[in-house]
Amino acid sequence: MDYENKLVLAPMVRVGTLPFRLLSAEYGADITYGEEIIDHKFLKCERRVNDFLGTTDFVEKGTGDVVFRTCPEERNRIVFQMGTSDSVRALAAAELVSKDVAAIDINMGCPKSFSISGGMGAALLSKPELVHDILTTLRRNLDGAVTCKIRLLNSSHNTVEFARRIEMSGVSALAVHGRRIKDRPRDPAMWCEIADVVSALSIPVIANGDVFDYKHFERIKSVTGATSVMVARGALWNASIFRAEGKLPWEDIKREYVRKCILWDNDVKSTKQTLKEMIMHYSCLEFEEGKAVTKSKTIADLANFYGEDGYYQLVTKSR
Ligand SMILES: Cc1cc2nc3c(=O)[nH]c(=O)nc-3n(C[C@H](O)[C@H](O)[C@H](O)COP(=O)(O)O)c2cc1C
Repeated sequence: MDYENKLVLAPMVRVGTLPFRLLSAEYGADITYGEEIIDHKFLKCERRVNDFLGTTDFVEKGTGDVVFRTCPEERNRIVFQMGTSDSVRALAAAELVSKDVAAIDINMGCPKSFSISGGMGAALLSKPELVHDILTTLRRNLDGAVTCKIRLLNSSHNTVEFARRIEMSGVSALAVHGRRIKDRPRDPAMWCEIADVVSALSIPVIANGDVFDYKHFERIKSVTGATSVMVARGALWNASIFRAEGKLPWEDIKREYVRKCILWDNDVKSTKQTLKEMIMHYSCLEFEEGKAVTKSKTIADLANFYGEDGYYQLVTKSR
């Protein structure tokens, strides 16, 4: 996979499922990350070809839940992001999916307590030997690209040292979220500390943090020197951020998202969560739309609320 000069959809739990990834790609995202999936959970899944939808599904044995769904259209740009704290488990999980995706990424930035307490996410920032073990194990045993996504460490010097060690493990690219573990999303991303990493490494660096408009892509590239840019909230709030011609109205994007969720039979919990995140940004969950989304139990309920009954009937009858 080529990581030079790319616009990248960031990994986002509950948001980054197939419909949102396809939507972002339609508007211009070159690389689209899936939501983080924990290795333990993925190892309970089996790969199934879904002929009705034309997708490849990874289904949890026992519950029947679709944990990861992809399709051939996104094969060359989809990055499967994993949460792990162990190289053997990481490899076993990656081997299940590696033929269906363009790259495997390890999350080393999640500051949530469930990640840290499991030794995953940002806990890996203080375990360079383990990080080296995980990344070299994946690199040696997989054909596709292996990457990781980090946060800033407690000083720029330490981030650069850590990033250098990651580079030595042979990864294809490194995404750097310009915040420290203790920072909140409202704290400004420190682009200048991403710049320090870019100047110390030879592999492509993907700069991440506080890109909310198309013109910010060029701005963060010129401040950091990074070749590629990753965007999370800016895309969640309006996936057409990737359009060079400018954003489309949010209401239109939301409707298109709902239609794609119908088409790809997206999990209702993820669909609701993504819609709620959008609504919270533009409005309030206490208003009519927020309440209707909250009380929806199925994709059919959401289709009904958004006036997409006809489309829902058309799609489901043809399956
Ligand atoms: C709803 C949401 C879910 C996220 N889930 C993940 C995730 O699964 N894996 C990950 O590495 N980062 C995750 N992040 C962090 C983003 O990928 C990104 O690093 C962070 O939001 C900073 O980018 P931004 O300023 O463009 O939002 C998530 C962020 C948001 C807003």
